[in-house]
Amino acid sequence: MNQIELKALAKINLGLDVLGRRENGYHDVRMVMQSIYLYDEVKIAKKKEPGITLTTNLKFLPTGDGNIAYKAAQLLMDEFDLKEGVQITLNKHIPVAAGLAGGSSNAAAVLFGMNRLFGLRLTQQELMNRGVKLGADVPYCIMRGTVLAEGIGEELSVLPAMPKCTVLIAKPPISVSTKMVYEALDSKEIVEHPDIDGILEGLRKGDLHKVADSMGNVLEDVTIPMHPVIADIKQVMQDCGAIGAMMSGSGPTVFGLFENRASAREAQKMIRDKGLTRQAYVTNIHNVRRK
Ligand SMILES: C[C@](O)(CO)[C@H](O)COP(=O)(O)OP(=O)(O)OC[C@H]1O[C@@H](n2ccc(N)nc2=O)[C@H](O)[C@@H]1O
Ligand SMILES: Nc1ncnc2c1ncn2[C@@H]1O[C@H](COP(=O)(O)OP(=O)(O)OP(=O)(O)O)[C@@H](O)[C@H]1O
Repeated sequence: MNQIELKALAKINLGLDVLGRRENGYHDVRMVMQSIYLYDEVKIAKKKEPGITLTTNLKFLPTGDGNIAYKAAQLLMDEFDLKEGVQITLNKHIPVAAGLAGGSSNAAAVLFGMNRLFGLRLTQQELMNRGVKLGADVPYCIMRGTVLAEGIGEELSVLPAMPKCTVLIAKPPISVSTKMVYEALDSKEIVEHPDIDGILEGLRKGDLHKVADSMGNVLEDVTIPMHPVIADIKQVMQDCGAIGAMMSGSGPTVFGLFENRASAREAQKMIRDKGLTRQAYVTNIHNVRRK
C-alpha cells in the first residue's frame, strides 16, 4: 500500500459540562460527542525522500509543524524511526477554529492512516494514547460515533447511536480561542449544569426529543455574551422548527437538529438572508465508528 485516502469527520457536542479545573489548567469535562457528515479529505502518500510535506487548499493554514496533522505524522515517524517520508494533502471543508474539531480530526486521520500505511499494528487504544498528546479531542476523533467523553475528553465510553436527524451547521465569521474560553470560565460560577444524564437516557430510549430537550453546553455562558450573533443564529433555528439548537464546543458554530430537512433548508436560507453568516451547511448525524 502506497497511499490512503480518509474522511476526517467533524464533531458536535450534544452536551458539554465542566466539572473542575486541574493544576495544569486543563478541565475535567463530561461531554456527549457526535460525528456528523461534514468532513475534510485527508490523503497520505508514502514518498521515497524522508520527511513530511503537507499541502492544503486553505492558504492561511500552517503547512509545517504548526499544523496538527503534521505533528501527528511527526509523532509516529519519530517513535517508529520511519525511513520513508509522507506527503499529506488536506482538502478542508470543516470550518476552522469553529468548535467542530477540524484540526483534531485531521490529526486523528493521520494517526489512523499511518498506522495502516506503515503496518505499525497499534491498537485503537494505543493510537488514542498518542492522540491525546496532540489535543484533548483527538482520541474521540479516532473513535467517532456517539460517545461519552470524560477526563479531559480522552476517557471514552461508547453510547447507543444517536437517532438519525438532519443537522444544520452555522459558523458565524468570528474566531474563538478554546484556551481563552476555558480560562474565562474559571472566573465564572457555573449556575446550571447541563443535563448530561438526560441525554444518556434519551439515547438509551432512542428518543430524539429527550436528547434534544436535555442538550446543554456550559461554555455558551462564556462565548455568547462575547458574540451575541450565536444567540441570533440559535433563535432563527428554533423559529424554523429545530427540535434543539446549541453552540458546539467552545464555539462559535451553532448546530440545529431537525426532523424535517425542508425546515433545516429554510433556516439555512434565513440565516444567510439575515446576514448572520454565509457558512451554513445542511448535513446529517453520521454514526460510523472506527473499531
Ligand atoms: C471544546 C472541546 O472542543 C469540546 O469537545 C474540547 O474540550 C477542546 O478540545 P481541543 O481543542 O482538542 O483541546 P486542546 O487542543 O487539547 O486544548 C486547547 C485548550 O483548551 C483548554 N482545555 C481543553 C480541554 C480540556 N478538557 N480542558 C481545557 O481547559 C486548554 O486551555 C487548552 O490549552
Ligand atoms: N489541520 C488543521 N486544520 C485546521 N486548523 C488547524 C490545523 N492545524 C492547525 N490548525 C490551527 O488550529 C486552530 C484551531 O483549529 P480547529 O479547526 O482545529 O479548531 P476547532 O474546530 O475549534 O477545534 P476543537 O473543537 O477541537 O477546539 C486554528 O487557529 C488553526 O490555525
